[in-house]
Amino acid sequence: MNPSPAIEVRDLSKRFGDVEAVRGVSFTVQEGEIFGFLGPNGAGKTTTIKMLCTLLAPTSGVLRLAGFDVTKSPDDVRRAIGVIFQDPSLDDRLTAEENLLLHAVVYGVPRAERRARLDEALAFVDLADRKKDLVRTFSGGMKRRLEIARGLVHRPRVLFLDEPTTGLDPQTRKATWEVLRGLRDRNGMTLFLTTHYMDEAEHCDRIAVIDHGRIVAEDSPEALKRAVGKDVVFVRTNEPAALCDVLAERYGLTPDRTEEGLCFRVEDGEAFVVRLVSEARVAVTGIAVRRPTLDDVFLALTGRQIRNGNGDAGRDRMRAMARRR
Ligand SMILES: Nc1ncnc2c1ncn2[C@@H]1O[C@H](COP(=O)(O)OP(=O)(O)OP(=O)(O)O)[C@@H](O)[C@H]1O
Repeated sequence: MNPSPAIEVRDLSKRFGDVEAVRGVSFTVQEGEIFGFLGPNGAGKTTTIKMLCTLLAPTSGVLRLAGFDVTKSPDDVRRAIGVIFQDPSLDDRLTAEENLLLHAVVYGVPRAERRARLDEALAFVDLADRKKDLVRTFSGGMKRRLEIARGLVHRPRVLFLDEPTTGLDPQTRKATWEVLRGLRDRNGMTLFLTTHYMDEAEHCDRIAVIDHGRIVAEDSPEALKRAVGKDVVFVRTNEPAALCDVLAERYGLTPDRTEEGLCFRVEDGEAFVVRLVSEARVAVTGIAVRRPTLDDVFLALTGRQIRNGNGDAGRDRMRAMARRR
């Protein structure tokens, strides 16, 4: 039994001159959790991760990783963590096996164990049969899997992943997630990751949202969505001005005009639209109701869409949903 949490952060702050990048952040990640760290650009995610990984000294606060104090025992912390950053750092003039071997040597994996560790890590990401191939012959997805394998060679207890699936096609993203879930389910590894894909954030056991250097929410995806509460309703009509008046006067709602029609949020959207259609003397040509998504949670908490690209993806999903309905 190891009673210490995988990550413990208390009142963590980081200042760069006048910029307060991280302002009194606290959270705990338990062993074996997949923890998502989300926030808009410039929110303080990278700064926090760098402090957790011993790459940046905190201005103040307490940071414990696998039971070790990050500032007092950085070497123990480095041995306990694996880090997979966004920028590819494989040497593509070497083979898959050579890349991993280099890492094993740097991390002091005993010589007698190296071969077995390499084979285990490569098998885990399904690259065992490519171990003798040069990395430059690998696809983007294979390189990403190899980076994950490399992060596993020294058997870290906590793996940090900065946007592990950015730039990968949907199929490869799915395969990468299967590998990540396998690490948690089979090895009990703790994963701490950032992502800009809200559908992927759904895979996390818990999520912390950081904005302007502060944690603004921390809970499971389900609980966060419940907290946003209201359903999102889209109503199409050929008389939008008249319907706007009805919604405002009768129900106290201020709808937004969107490409999908008038949009507003209400509790129990389905019951509401039944009432609306029977009560409003305005012809309604289409209706869509959807439960809050993590995109809505993010928007409600930070006032921003997580990233423009993702906002478009969210809108596309909504359009598809509206079309289906
Ligand atoms: N070395 C530095 N010197 C000065 N300011 C910095 C430095 N590093 C980060 N900052 C500032 O700290 C704030 C937080 O930056 P950080 O990189 O942690 O955000 P982020 O949430 O990771 O953003 P992104 O999603 O864009 O990567 C920003 O205002 C950034 O400009």
